[in-house]
Formats: sequence, C-alpha cells, structure tokens
Amino acid sequence: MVRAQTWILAKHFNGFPKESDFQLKEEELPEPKAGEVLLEALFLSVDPYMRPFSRVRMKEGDVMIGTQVAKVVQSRNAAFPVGAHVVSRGGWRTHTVSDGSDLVPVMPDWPRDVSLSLALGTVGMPGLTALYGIEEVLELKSGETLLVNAAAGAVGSVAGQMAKMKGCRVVGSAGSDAKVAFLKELGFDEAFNYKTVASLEEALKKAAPDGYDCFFENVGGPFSSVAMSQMKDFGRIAVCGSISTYNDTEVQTGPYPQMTMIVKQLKMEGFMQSRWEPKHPESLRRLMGWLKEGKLQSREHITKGFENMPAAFMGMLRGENTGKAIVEV
Ligand SMILES: NC(=O)C1=CN([C@@H]2O[C@H](COP(=O)(O)OP(=O)(O)OC[C@H]3O[C@@H](n4cnc5c(N)ncnc54)[C@H](OP(=O)(O)O)[C@@H]3O)[C@@H](O)[C@H]2O)C=CC1
Ligand SMILES: CCCCCC(=O)/C=C/[C@@H]1[C@@H](C/C=C\CCCC(=O)O)[C@@H](O)C[C@H]1O
Repeated sequence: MVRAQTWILAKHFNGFPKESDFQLKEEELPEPKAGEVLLEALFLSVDPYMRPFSRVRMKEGDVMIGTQVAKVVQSRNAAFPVGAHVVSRGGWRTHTVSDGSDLVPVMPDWPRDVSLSLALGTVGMPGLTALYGIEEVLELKSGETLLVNAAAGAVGSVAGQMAKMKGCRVVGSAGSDAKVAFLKELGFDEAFNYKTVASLEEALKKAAPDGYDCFFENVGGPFSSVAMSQMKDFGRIAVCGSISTYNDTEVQTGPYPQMTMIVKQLKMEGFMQSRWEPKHPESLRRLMGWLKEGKLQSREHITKGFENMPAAFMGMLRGENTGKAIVEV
C-alpha cells in the first residue's frame, strides 16, 4: 500500500485564490492491477489555466487539475516499465495508479544533462504553445515586428526567442525590472515593465514607432485593447491566454475590439496547442534541438515541496516566476 497525498479544491473561490481554498488529503492507493502502473511524481507543473478551469470545470472535492513528470515505480503494463518517465495528467498528487491511457512517455533519448522538468516547460506544453502560436497561427515572417506580453514566462519567453531565430524584431512586456533584464538577455530588441511605465500606449509606440505586424497575446483585458490600437494594417493576433482576467469576479466589458479590427483589417485567432497534437513529437524534437544548440534559453522558477503547491500557484498568478513555474516534490 502506498499513501498518496493530493491537493483538492476545497472551495470554489471568487477572485484571487487563498491557501484555505485548497486542502491536502491523504489516501491509500490500491496495488496496480493488470495493465496498470504506479507513478511517483517528481515535478509538477504550475499553470495559469488551472485558475479558470477550477471555476468552470471542477467541483469542490475534486483533485486539482495538472500535469506532472512522474516515474513508474510499479508496473503491470509492458508499455510503461519500472523506471520509465512519463508526463501524466494525474493532477496535484504525489502518487497515481494509472491504466496508461493518460500517460505520454517522456521523449525518447532525453539528454542526461537536461532536467526532466523541462518536459513541463520549454520542451513540453508551454514550448509547444509558443511554437504553434508563432508558426501555425501567426505564420511569422522574417523582418516582421512582434509584440509578446507576459514575455518572461514559460510561453512568452519561448515565443520571443523563436521570433528572434526567425529574424524578427521583438518587443516584450513583463511585470518587473528583473524580468525586463531577463528579456534583454534573451535577445529581445525592446522590453519594458508594464507596471511602471507612465503610459502603456507610449511605451508600445516608443518600442515600435511603425506599429506591430504580429501580437502574441497572453494577458488580455485593457493591455489587449491598447496593443490592438497599435497594430499595423492587416496585423495578426494569436490569442494564447488572458491571464489578467482569470481572477476577475465580474466579466469585463469594452472597449470592444470590432471597430479597430475593421479599420485595421486585423486577423485574430484563439488557439490551444492540442490542435496540432500529431505534430507534437517532431515539434518537441525541434525545441530540444534548439535548446541543445544554445539557440533557446530556458529558465525555471522551482518551488520545493509538494506541500507548497498552492503557494507556488498563487505565486505564479502574482508574477513571482521568471520562466516556467515548477514544483519539485
Ligand atoms: N492556449 C494555450 O494552449 C495555452 C495558453 N497559455 C496561456 O499563456 C499565458 C502564459 O502562460 P505561462 O507562460 O504558462 O505562464 P507564465 O509563466 O507567463 O506565468 C504567468 C505570468 O503571467 C503574468 N501575469 C499574472 N497576472 C497578470 C496580469 N494581471 N496582467 C499581466 N500579466 C500577468 C505574470 O508575469 P508578469 O510579472 O509579467 O506580470 C506571471 O508570471 C497564460 O495566459 C496562459 O493561460 C498557456 C499555455 C497553453
Ligand atoms: C480554461 C482556460 C484556458 C486559458 C488558456 C490556457 O491557458 C489554455 C491552456 C491549455 C489547457 C486547457 C485546459 C482546459 C481547457 C478547458 C476547455 C473546456 O473544457 O471547454 C490544456 O489543454 C493545456 C493548454 O493547451
């Protein structure tokens, strides 16, 4: 018998979450049956979508949604032998019994000098999101000017670096001066702290006086309205996320985008990386290749201890992470 720890949604919360909205539980797991494996979590991902998902798709008492890199510690499934590493959608739990249907083996030949935690970040879902946003949605071309917000985070930092690899001019915004310095280290042409600029409009204009061809949108809300007004005619916007609205207690209204979109003839498309799932293996190989060649830098914000999952989650929503937010068990 293994004693597993899980974090459950104790209470549906309105606004910004607090520690008491989550509850740590212990349960005894049964031995794996034929076809099943027992997993032990090594790294857990801390993602923005957990916030809106908990509101719209979860009941009180449910285990918090999430992915993790786990090791197979018992196996009665030949596809997942003991010692194998997998990405599991098991949620916020230390141990999971799985029939394998929700498991994805970590990329074969994962280099020994690359932390497996990157399978939750740059060489995982956030990296794929950046790649498809840049290549499939925006179809970004050399010489174009790209705006990325939440640029120092897991998705934004990869999107900006990919744009530099493609020969674009890249402008990034982030919520601290340290993050702005990080963006400069990554090669962003311009970066600014959206929390301290006197005028967002002026900051965007100063960074790209001729306007933006493309916008990789992670933030939504008022930032989005201001940025949209600075797009070039026929500009393209990839709507990846809307984190500034995830803790809202009331749905935000206007300014409405239609007039700007009509006058500038903009194209705006929401997306999730799952749309291109058949391309994932090849895309992960490309991301790993860039990482190994030094073309892609990766930073993580690691919180130690499974007991700190809620704190890490709230910290990410407050912007404490530079790069990918991870909990190491
Ligand atoms: N469509 C898809 O398939 C996917 C979409 N996403 C979306 O991409 C975005 C980035 O995700 P990810 O890279 O994982 O997260 P990050 O690593 O970027 O972490 C979240 C960051 O968001 C910023 N933030 C928080 N609150 C606000 C706010 N009110 N206004 C502006 N910025 C804020 C903070 O940075 P700062 O200090 O700069 O404010 C924080 O560090 C999210 O919107 C997420 O939902 C992510 C993965 C997949
Ligand atoms: C739920 C709001 C999602 C905000 C954008 C985002 O961060 C997307 C991340 C996806 C994530 C989506 C998870 C649940 C979507 C629920 C949709 C529904 O049930 O109608 C996960 O798939 C990984 C990222 O691609």
